Amino acid sequence: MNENPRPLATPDDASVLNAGSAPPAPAPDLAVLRSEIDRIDAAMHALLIERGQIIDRLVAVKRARGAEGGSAFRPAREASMMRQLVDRHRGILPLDTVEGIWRVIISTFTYVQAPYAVHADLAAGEAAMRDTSRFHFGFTVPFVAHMGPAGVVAAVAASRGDLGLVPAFAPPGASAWWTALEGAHAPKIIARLPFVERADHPAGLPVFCIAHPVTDGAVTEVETWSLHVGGWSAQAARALAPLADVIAVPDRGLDGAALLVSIPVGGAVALDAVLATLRAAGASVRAVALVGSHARRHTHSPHPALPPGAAPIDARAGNP
Ligand SMILES: C=C(O[C@@H]1C=C(C(=O)O)C=C[C@H]1O)C(=O)O
Repeated sequence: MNENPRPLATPDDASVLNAGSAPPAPAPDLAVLRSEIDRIDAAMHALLIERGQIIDRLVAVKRARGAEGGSAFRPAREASMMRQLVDRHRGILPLDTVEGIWRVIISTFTYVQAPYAVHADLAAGEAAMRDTSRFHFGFTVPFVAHMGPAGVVAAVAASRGDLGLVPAFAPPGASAWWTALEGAHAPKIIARLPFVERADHPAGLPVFCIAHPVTDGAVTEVETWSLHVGGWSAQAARALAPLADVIAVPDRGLDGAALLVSIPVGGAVALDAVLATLRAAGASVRAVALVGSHARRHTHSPHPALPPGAAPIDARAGNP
């Protein structure tokens, strides 16, 4: 064990600023620092207990307002909490850790409000899907494994308030699972995880989270549309690629495809433009259905990219 870890002085420590002019302050002993850590741990624990009491009051208010049963998961609120967390984080604790701690806090308090299970499709890779599920929902929320997305959708549909996780890409041999979300009362896509994307995310498998339609707290920044097209071709796929995120799998019929198309609301490209592009590329659109929505994708970059040609911030400020 390392009994003498980090230097105790920080740059704003008086002993450093006065170096040379005054004798250095004696280093606090380890027992003192450990008692500081104990004080902080007890305070954090007390705050978590207090958070639980607030959640109790929140449940009472929701009941009084006649909130329906089912999952207490509020995708809009959670996406905004996670964005704020990432934006305010600083210090030596890795962002991955902070995000993981808060995912467990939020998911577990959601579970305490109204128990739910997470059903996950392991077909695209068991380890990555388990990591994603545990990272976002912790170990208290029950995890139920399925081989293929159809079982996940069926389990969510049959449940009161469970969540389902399905890869947000088409693994080899993928089926058009989203067509099962087309009915008015069928489950819907309500979130895309991770809420905060980055290249080296430790549980970064992109997944759609599905649940019974959310009536309170849905987020509609990106809409997900199920399209059935005829005359699907490489040309149609190429024409669509720059416009929207698309998952395409062969549909019934020789040249048919089922598409799941994600379109940011209020963005440069609306559904009409997607349909017109498909038609111009020789495809016919047979059916269109809204199968959910989620928060806009939030990408965290530790070193924000500069606009082309811009000088680094230090140089612009005239610093050496
Ligand atoms: C607290 C609520 O319910 C859930 C739990 C949350 C939490 O513990 O912070 C946040 C959002 C919800 O998914 C809420 O509705 O605000």
